[in-house]
Amino acid sequence: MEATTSAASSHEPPHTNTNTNGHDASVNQNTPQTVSAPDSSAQEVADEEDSGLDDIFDENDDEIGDFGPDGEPDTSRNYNRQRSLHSNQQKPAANTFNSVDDQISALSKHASKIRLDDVKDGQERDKDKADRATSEQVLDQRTRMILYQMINRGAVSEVHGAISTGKEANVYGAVAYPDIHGPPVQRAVKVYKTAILSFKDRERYITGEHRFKSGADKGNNRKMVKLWAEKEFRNLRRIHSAGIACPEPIQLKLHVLVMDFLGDRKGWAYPRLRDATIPADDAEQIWMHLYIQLLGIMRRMYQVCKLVHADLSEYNILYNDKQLYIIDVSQSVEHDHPRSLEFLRMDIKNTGDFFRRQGVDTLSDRTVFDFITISEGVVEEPGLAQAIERLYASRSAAADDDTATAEQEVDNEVFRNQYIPQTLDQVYDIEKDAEKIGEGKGSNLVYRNLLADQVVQPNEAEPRSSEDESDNGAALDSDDDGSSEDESRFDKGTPRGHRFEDKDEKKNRKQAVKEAKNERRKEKMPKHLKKRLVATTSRKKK
Ligand SMILES: Nc1ncnc2c1ncn2[C@@H]1O[C@H](COP(=O)(O)OP(=O)(O)OP(=O)(O)O)[C@@H](O)[C@H]1O
Ligand SMILES: [Mg+2]
Repeated sequence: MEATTSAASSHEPPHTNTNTNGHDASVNQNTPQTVSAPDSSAQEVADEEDSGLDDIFDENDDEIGDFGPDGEPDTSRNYNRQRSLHSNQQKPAANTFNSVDDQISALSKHASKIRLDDVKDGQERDKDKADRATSEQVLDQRTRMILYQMINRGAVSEVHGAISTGKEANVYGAVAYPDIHGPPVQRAVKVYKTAILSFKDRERYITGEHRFKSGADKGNNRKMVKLWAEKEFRNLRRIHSAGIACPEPIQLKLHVLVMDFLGDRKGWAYPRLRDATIPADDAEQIWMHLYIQLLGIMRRMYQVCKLVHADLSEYNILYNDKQLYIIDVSQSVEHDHPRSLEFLRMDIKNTGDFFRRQGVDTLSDRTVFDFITISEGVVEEPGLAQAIERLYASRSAAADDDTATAEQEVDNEVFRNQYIPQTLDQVYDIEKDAEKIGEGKGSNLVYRNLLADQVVQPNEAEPRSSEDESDNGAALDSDDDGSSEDESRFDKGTPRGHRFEDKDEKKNRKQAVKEAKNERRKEKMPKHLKKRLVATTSRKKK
C-alpha cells in the first residue's frame, strides 16, 4: 500500500524479528532446501528454518478458500474440504520432523514451475526493479513451499515474473488450469513480505478493528503479515461479492494470496489509474464518467460491504476500458472502526485531488462524504450515477464558475480540518450540537448522517433547505433498505473517547473545532479573505 498519508503514529516499529527469512541471494530459488537434521554449525539457522516450516504443513492452519456470504470464513465447509484434500495425502508419521522433511521433498518436484525471471517484456513498469527482485529478493523457503503447495492443489500451475515489487508485497503473474480440458487462466499471486519494517504505519488500521480483536502480536512479524493477508482476502471477498470490480480472491495460505489477474489474455496487467491512457478526444467525458463511477463504488463499498478502503488513490485502482478495479484492500477497515470516517475523508480527498488534476469538476469533499455515508438511498447502478447527476444538477447555482470553485476550495479546507466524531461518545459538545439541530443548523455538523436516525426523531428532524438538499445527498432515491443500519456503529465501535488521544491529536482536534466554529460563525466570508485563503490552499501540494 502506498504511504498516501502522513498521519503520524506514535508507536515504535513493532517488529523485533530480524530473521532474514531466506532473503539471501545465495539461496537458489529453484532448489528448495530440504530441512535436514540440525547437525551443522549453522544450528541456529536450521532451527529457525525448521520452526519456520511447521505451520506450512499444519493441517489446522491451512489455506483459506471457502468463505460464507458475509466474507467471513465458512469453517464447516473449510473443514470438510480439508479432510478430503488430506485424505489422499500421506498421514504425518509419529516423527513430525521426518514428515515435514518428506513433504518438502515431495513438493520439490514443482520447483521448475516457479520462474520468477520470466518477466514479460515491458510488463513491469520498472523493469530494473523487477530484475532486482528476482536476483536479490528471491523467495524465501517458506514462501516457496507455500507456492509448491498451491501448485500441488491447482490454485496455480506456474508462477512467473513480478508484476510489481514493493515495500510490503510483491505481486507475481501466474497461470492456472482450473479445468483440465479448458484453457489456462491468468492469476496474480501477492506475496507479503515478512521481514518488513513498515508495520508502524499500519497500527492505526488495526486498533479498534473488531476483526483483529484477538490482537495483533506486534512482536511477531509472521503473525502480523498473515493477518494482513487474511484481511485482504476477506475484504476482497466481500467487495467481490458485492459486485464491485476487483480481483476475485482464490486462495490464501499464510502470507501468500492467489487472486484473479486483472489484465488481458496475453498476460498484460491493467495499468493503475495513475498510468491509464485516456483517449484525448473523449478525455473530458471519460474522466467525468470514471469519477462518477468511483463515487458509486465508494458508496457501495461503505453501505453494502461496510468497508472504507483507507488507502484509496490512483495507485490502488486499476483501469481498463472505462472500468475501474479496486485493489490493495488489506488495510481497509470496517465502517465501525474508530477512525473509519477519518480514513474515508482521506480517501475522498486523495481521489478528489486526482480527478481535479484531470480537469474534472468534482463535488465538494463534504458532499461526497454525505453521499457515501447517508444510509437511505440507492446503493446500485444505475441509480448511483443518477443520484450523483442529481447532486450536480442541484448544486448551488453559484453566480459564476470561479466563485463556485473558490467556495468549494474553502469548504474542502474547512471540512478537511473538522473533527469527525465516530460515535456519540466522541462528540465534542453534544449539548451545543443538539441546540444547533434544534435551531435547524444541524446540517453544518460533519456527522449529521450518523445522527439522523438515532438522535433526531424523524418528526423533529431539521427542515432541509433546498440548498441543504443539494449538499447532503438527500437527492438519492430512497429504496428504504438498511435504514437502521447505522445502529451498529454505536453498538460495535470501540469508543475511543478523548482520553485516548495523545497531546498533539487533542491539540489539533481542538484547534480544528475552533477553526470550524469560527468559520461557520461568519455568515459570509469577506471576499478579500476568501481570495487569500483560496490562494494559499490551492498552492498546497497534496
Ligand atoms: N490482481 C491483480 N492483477 C493484476 N495486477 C495486480 C493485481 N494485484 C496487484 N496488481 C499489481 O501489483 C501492484 C501492487 O499491488 P498492491 O497495490 O495490491 O500491493 P501493495 O500492497 O501496494 O504493495 P506495495 O505497497 O509493497 O507496493 C498494483 O499496483 C498492480 O499493478
Ligand atoms: Mg498498492
